[in-house]
Order: sequence, then structure tokens, then C-alpha cells
Amino acid sequence: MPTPSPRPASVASEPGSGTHLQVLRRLDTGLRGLTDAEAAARLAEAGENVIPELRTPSWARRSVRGLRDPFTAVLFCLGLVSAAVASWGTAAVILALVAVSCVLRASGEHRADRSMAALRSLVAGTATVLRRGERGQTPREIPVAELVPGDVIRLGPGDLVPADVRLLRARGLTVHQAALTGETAPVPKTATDTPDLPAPRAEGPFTEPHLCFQGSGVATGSATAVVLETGARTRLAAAYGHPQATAGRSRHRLRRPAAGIASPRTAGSSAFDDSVHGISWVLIRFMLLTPPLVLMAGAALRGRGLETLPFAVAVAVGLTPEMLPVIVTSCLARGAARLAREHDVIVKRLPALHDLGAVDVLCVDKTGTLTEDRPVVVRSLDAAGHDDPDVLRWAAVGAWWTLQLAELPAPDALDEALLEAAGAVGEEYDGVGAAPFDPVRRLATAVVRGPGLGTHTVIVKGAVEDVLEQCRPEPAERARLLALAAREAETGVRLLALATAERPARPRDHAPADESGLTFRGLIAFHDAPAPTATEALRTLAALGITVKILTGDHPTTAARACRDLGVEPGEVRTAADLFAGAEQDGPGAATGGHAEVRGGRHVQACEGVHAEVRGGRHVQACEGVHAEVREGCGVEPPAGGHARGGGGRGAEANANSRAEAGRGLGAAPLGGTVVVARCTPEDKARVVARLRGAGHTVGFLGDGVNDVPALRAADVGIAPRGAVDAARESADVVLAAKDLTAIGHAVTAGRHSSGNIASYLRVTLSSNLGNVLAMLLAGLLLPFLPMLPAQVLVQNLCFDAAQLAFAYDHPGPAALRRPAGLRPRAFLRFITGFGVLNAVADLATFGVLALSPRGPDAVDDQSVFHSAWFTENLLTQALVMLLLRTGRSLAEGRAPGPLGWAAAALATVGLLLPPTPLGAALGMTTLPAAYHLLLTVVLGLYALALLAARAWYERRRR
Ligand SMILES: Nc1ncnc2c1ncn2[C@@H]1O[C@H](COP(=O)(O)OP(=O)(O)OP(=O)(O)O)[C@@H](O)[C@H]1O
Repeated sequence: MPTPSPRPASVASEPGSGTHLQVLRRLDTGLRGLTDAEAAARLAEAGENVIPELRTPSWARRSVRGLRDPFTAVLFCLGLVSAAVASWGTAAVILALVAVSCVLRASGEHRADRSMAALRSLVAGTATVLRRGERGQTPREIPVAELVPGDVIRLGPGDLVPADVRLLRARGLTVHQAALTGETAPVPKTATDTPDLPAPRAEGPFTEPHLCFQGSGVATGSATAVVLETGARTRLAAAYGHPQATAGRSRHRLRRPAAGIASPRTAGSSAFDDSVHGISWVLIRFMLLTPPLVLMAGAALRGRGLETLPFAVAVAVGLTPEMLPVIVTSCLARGAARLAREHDVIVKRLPALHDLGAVDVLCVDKTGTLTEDRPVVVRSLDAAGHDDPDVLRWAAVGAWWTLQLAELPAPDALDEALLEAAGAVGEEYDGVGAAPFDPVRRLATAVVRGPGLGTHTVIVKGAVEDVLEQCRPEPAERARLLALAAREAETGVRLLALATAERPARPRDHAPADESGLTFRGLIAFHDAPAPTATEALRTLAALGITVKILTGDHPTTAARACRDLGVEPGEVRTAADLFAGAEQDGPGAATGGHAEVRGGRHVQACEGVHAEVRGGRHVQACEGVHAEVREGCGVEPPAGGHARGGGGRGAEANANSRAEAGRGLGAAPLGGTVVVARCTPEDKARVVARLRGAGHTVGFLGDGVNDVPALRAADVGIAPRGAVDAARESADVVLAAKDLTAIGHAVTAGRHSSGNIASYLRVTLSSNLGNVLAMLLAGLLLPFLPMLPAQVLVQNLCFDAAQLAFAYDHPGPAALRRPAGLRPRAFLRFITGFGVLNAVADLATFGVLALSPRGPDAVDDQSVFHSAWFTENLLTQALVMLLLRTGRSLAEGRAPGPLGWAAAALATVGLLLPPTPLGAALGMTTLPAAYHLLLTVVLGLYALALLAARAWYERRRR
């Protein structure tokens, strides 16, 4: 007998290694879990199951993080350049700007986190734990924070894995591990008692099938597991570099989630990130080009040397919207705090608020979101369409044994309704095996043994089409049964089909073949009432200019009827299979780096060791070298390779994470006027979202179930309603904590409000800065002296920046709230170029006025008069621009004094009053002759008229 090879040290020391018994002994626990007293003692010793670092990053850390912003980083570098050439004044002002920007940003983030933390506790998760207390051993829900090593927990679809666990029993379990590995497809897990111990792999332990980790979510199936590690010792904590997590074992660096555990986005970026990045990088290129350009032009045309470097640096600083990170954080944080306070909406990722404002298509799941998901059985009928209580009884027997054998933490809504309607059933049979409902197969299976019979009964229930696939009736009979189902569905009921088969009793598990060749027994119809606020919410969304699409796993006719009941005209309802049929013909959604091939209408794909195949519209997948096929008729225990249907799966989902890749492999045809896509698998929902994003829409997804998780992650902004499963809430960017769906309308408006303010800030700052810089460059070439001293440029910049902070408190006009408000970099850059040139013209007009002023042609030679006049004019034009270029405001609305009005007034006052003061003198300025003020008034009046005319023209064109 061969001797087993010794375990690699790092694996042997893992707390989850060994047989079940060894693991339970090591943790000093048993299959029935801990007693209450043991759990309390361990909680005191191990501490709460919370990752400390996720609570509060320190102030210093937050502030330094501000330097990661590209503008702040460039400013910082310019400060260093100034210091290097001993231009201490310039360096000091720039570094002060950097410090102020970092501190303001850190304080904004801190405030936002604090208000969010309080609200997040409202939606904090719970875990189902087996504990032995005074009332015996009962599964109970406890807050995740109270879990301790040695606890035995139950996991079901939609649950988040609350700690690092070793599986003791599992049925059809697949988990999403994207937060840990970036892998978006669900990974199969099994409860092997003596797992093969692979050599340690680069990916770490995540590939090991018998372990599940905090931060992953259950996609399908159920499990019982023992907790190995909690809190700071979990692998998720290791992702945050927490020291305890790595103590005593090899350290596997995880893929670090971008914005903390709260962020569902492990790849790709949101619409907001894209826009801000697009705009930022164009500006940064300009900033970096400015100093060498100024130096070269000065040298070539005016024979100036390196002494102009501080001026060149100051001009580059003048172009920078250094307050951008501060304004963005303040606008979003204020908006999020107000939403939380007034409408119980929790924004988990601040930029999602902007994306909400930009959403022009909202995809909504039906069951549990637009309906209450409290189904009640209204009818059970046989295959001929006659009432038949036996159909209900068999379905309830299946539900009962699925619940018992799969050890689900709770029955799903349809099973619960079956059990309630059928009363006490099931105990007269013995359960043999069960596979809980899987939204990809759309089937649930239970196998039972009747009293004294030598046969087993296989009970399969699920969506009508999928149950029929297992029955294989004659085509005419199939068409008749589908027509019967469609007739029932027209009344708006949800349908579940039932099929059974007698099989010879046998000791081992049933094979996939046992699920095929079934006898169709009938249908069960459920009523599921619309959510009380759904109709109003849909009406509000339409009024906000948002197109709503309903993506559901349900029957097309049921979906259409539900839609009409909610006041939405469904038009032609399409199924996902029909929608993606073209895409499959065209070719697969190949995963990045994967190999993909189409052979005779079949899609054969191999990605990172995953082999996947589509045959006759079915997507067959086997993972990690194990070839397993999903044939007509799935196994009672779904195959280890997981599953995917209709060509969705990994390729489509990987694409879904990136806007750039969104359209690839999904077929170019947009959704057109389709309002309802029915019979969607979880991956289909994500593919629809990806297709819409690929077509240039900003897409929101509102969903509550485990079958919505891929779409929530694929959307620009994922929204989970109250009552959503943990995995959906975790994957969402926004959670509605109250039952009221109309809160979405408020959230969208808040998003537009914040985006409107950010857009106003960017327009005003950038057009004004660009104008100033252009004018300064030109004047610098025309004049024998610098048009402004570096210190004057920086002080002017500082005053303007301070005034701009008022944008965080402004109210954009109603026009800005009426339609989706995205930052579109191209349109934006066009806008600022146009208005920037206009601003430069005004500056140069001032220059002309100074040249032709009554003091004669010498006036421009008087440097301090020139500097003072230009300083005053600059601040006055900036104040004007602040008032006239606000988003969505007409002139009349713009006149209302608000924070912005006061800030503009303060800016103008500084512009007028600073030059004659001692500080002005220290900066090299002087009192302006009265006549100049008169001339300046004329220039400003003309500039205001030109601004208004240009803006009216611009808005007419946009319409
Ligand atoms: N517990 C269950 N057992 C058997 N079949 C089920 C069960 N739950 C749902 N089904 C069947 O599978 C179909 C699809 O269910 P799925 O959960 O994917 O979507 P849904 O809940 O109907 O809709 P939505 O996607 O809007 O939430 C249902 O219409 C029903 O026929």
C-alpha cells in the first residue's frame, strides 16, 4: 500500500485541514454546535466578528490618501519644483493648497463614513447558527458580529458567508468569490471529508472546494459548516493587510476590493469614475504641458530665462481644479447624508450617487421588488387543467423534504406557500435526497421513499418549460401544456410545474438520469400582490426621464400581466433565450484571455482551464479539468462543474464588469423597445445590463434576490430594496432601508442634485481657469513684463477656490433635476473650451482698455496698475461666471441669493478691495484710478451679455 505523501507544512497548519472530525476536535466543538455559555466565553476571548480596519481608517491615512488624486499629486509635484528652484513663496502657497485639499477631503470622507456607519447597522447581516441553550438546540439567527470559531452555521441561497468556514455538509453549493478573487462566476464547493491536499497554489486557498471564506456569497445550494476563523483572522482581513490574519500561516495576498468591503465592484469602473478620469487626464496633460510651453515661448519671443519658472508653475496651478476632490466628496457626502436622513436610503459607495443621477435606464427585477414576494397558492390543477389537490400535496412533500435534507436556513417563498397551503404533509415519507431550487436550472428536486414500497419517488418542481424538458412529451402534448400554462399565467398568477417518477429504491445517490423521463403531473398557481408603492415609483421614474426595463425569471405572460397591473405597457415580451439567440450564433462572450471557438453553431470555449460548451442552446460547463456535462436532465446533486445556461456564465459576466468590453460578444443588437425580458437566468440579467451599457446607457439595476447578484454587480449602480437577501445587499451600491420604493425617485433626484453641483463647479472653474491661462499666455508674450506675478496668480486662485466651496451647498435649478445628468467628458471639454475662449476675450478686452485708458499708452507699462486691474477684473469675471453658468438655472433663478450668491459677492468684494490694502501692496498691487472702474464696468457688462447669449445658444443646441 503506498504511503501517503506528507502534507505541505503550510497546508497542514491550516485550521480547516484534516477530516471533519479532526477539524471539529481541533475547534473543540461538535456537529450540534456550541453551547450558549461556550459561545459567550469564546466571544469574550476572540472578540467580535468584525474586521477592525474596515471600521475607521486613521486621519493621517485618509489625508495622505488624498495625494492619490491626480490633481493633488500634480500640484504637489509643482510645489516641489518651486521649492527646488528656491521659489519659496510659490512653493508655500502650492503646498498649503495641497494640505487644505487633503484635509478637507479627509474630513468630508470621515463625515460621510460616520453617517453611513450608523445606517449600515440597519441593514447588518445575520447568520443562522446551531447553538445548544436552555431551549434545546434550535437553528437561530444571530448578528454576524456574534459568531465565534467552533460555531456550526447553515448557509442557503443569497446568504453571505459570515466567516471563514469548513463545510461539513453541502448540497449543490456554489459561491460567488468575486470580492476575494475577482472571479465573477460562481465556484462549486463540496463537503469532502478527506479533501485531497493540493500543493499550495498561487491563488491561495480559494480554490479548495471544502472551504468557504468571509466575503463570498452563496449563489445556489445549501450547506452546514463550522466556523474556523472570525474577525481580524479571516482571509478577508488579510486582504486589508491586517496582521492577525496572517499570524502563523502562509500569507496569500488577496485581490483587494477597490473601496472596501462595501464596494461590489472588483473590476471595471463606474460611469462617474470614467467621466472624472476622462476630464482629469485631459487637464493633467495640459497642466504638464503649460510650464515648458510658457518657458519656451518666453525664451523665444522675449528672451526670458529660467527666472520665469515660478510664473510658469503658477500658470499651471491656475489651470488646476484643485478643489475637485473636495467638492466631489462634499457634494456626494451631503447628498448621501440627506438621503439617509430623509428617505432611509443608504449609499454604500459615494460615487454611486452621481451614477444614480446619470441613470437613464433602470432594469428592475419583478418578484420581491415590484411584487411583495408573499405568494399564496390559489389553484392546483392536473395536466388536463382540472383542479387536483394531489398536485399540491406532492409539491409540498417535495418542498418539505428539500427543506429537511438540504438544511436550508429558511424555505424559499414558493416552498413556504406550498407548505402553508398543504398543511402537515411529508412526514409519511422518508426523505432520500434533495437538490434545492437553482435559479439557473429553474428546478428543485426531492427523492422520497413511501411506506413499505421498494421504490423511490422523484419529485421535480420548477418553471414550466424546464419541467417539460425533463418529461419529454410528444410535441403536440408539449404545445398543449404550454398553452395551458400561458392561459393560467394570463390571470397574473405565478406558476410552478410538477413532475414525478417512480424509480427502483437504491442505497446510493440518485443519478442525473433519474430526473429525466418524468410524468408531468400539473401546475400550481400562486398570487403575488404588487408592492404597494411600486406603481407610484414606476410613474415617478418615467417622469424623471428614466426608461424602465423588467428582467425576470418568471413566465413571459405572468410578467406581462404584472407589468400592466403596475401601469406599464409591456409591448412585446421577449424571453432571454430569444433575445440572446442571435448573440450565440454570432459567437460567445469570451472571457478575457480565454480561448473561444464556434463550431457549426456550437460554442466551445476554454477559459483559464474552464471548458464550456453550448449545445442546442444549452451552455455546458465543467471546471478545473473535471468534465461534467449538463445534459437534458440535471442531476439531483448538480454536477461539480456548476452550471450555466444559454451561453451566459463566465464570459458574459466578465464582460459585464467593464464598460469597454460590455458590448463584446453579446451581439450588437440593442434591446430596442423591449420592456420585459422574461425567463432570465442570473447571468442573462447581467448580460442584458451589459448590453445596455455597451450601447452607451448608464444603467441601474434594482433587485432583491440571489438571482439578481450578477446584474447588481454588472450595472453602473446596483440598488437593493429592503428585504433583499444578504448577498444582494452586499452587491448593491445603494440600499433602500425603508419599504417605500418611491425612495428610488428621491435617490435619483439627490444624485442629479449632487451631479448638478459638481458639473456647475467644473464648468465654472475650468472655463474660467482656461480663459485666464490663455489670456495670461498671450499677454505675457505681448508685454515686456509678466502679466501677473506668481504670488498674485496663486492668491487669485486661492480666493476663487475658497468661493467655489459654495457649490457643495448650492441648489441646482429644476432643469438640472428633470433629466439624467451625466458628466460627458467630450461635451464638457467642448463647453469649457468655448466659454474659456470667451473668458480670455474678456480678459484681453481689459488689457485693451488698460492700454487705451485716459492715462495714455504708458498705462500698460505701469506694472502694478496693470497687475491690480487684471487681478480685480479676474475676480469679478469669476464671480459673474459662478452666477451665470450654474447648471439648470435661468437668469431669474440665478438671482436668488444663496450660499453661491454670497460667495460670488465675497469674491467680487475681495477683487475690488484687496489691491489698495497693505496686503495688496505686499503682493505688488496698488489703488486703481476711478476711471478704470468705470471702464471695467463696461467690459464686465458686455461680458455678462456675451455669456448669457452664448449660454442660451448652447442650451438651445443641447435640446
Ligand atoms: N422553490 C422553487 N421550487 C421550484 N420552482 C421554483 C421555485 N422558485 C421558483 N421556481 C420556478 O422558477 C421560476 C423562475 O424563478 P426565479 O426565482 O428565477 O425568478 P422569479 O422569482 O420568478 O422572478 P424574478 O427574477 O423577478 O425574481 C419561477 O417562475 C417558478 O416557476
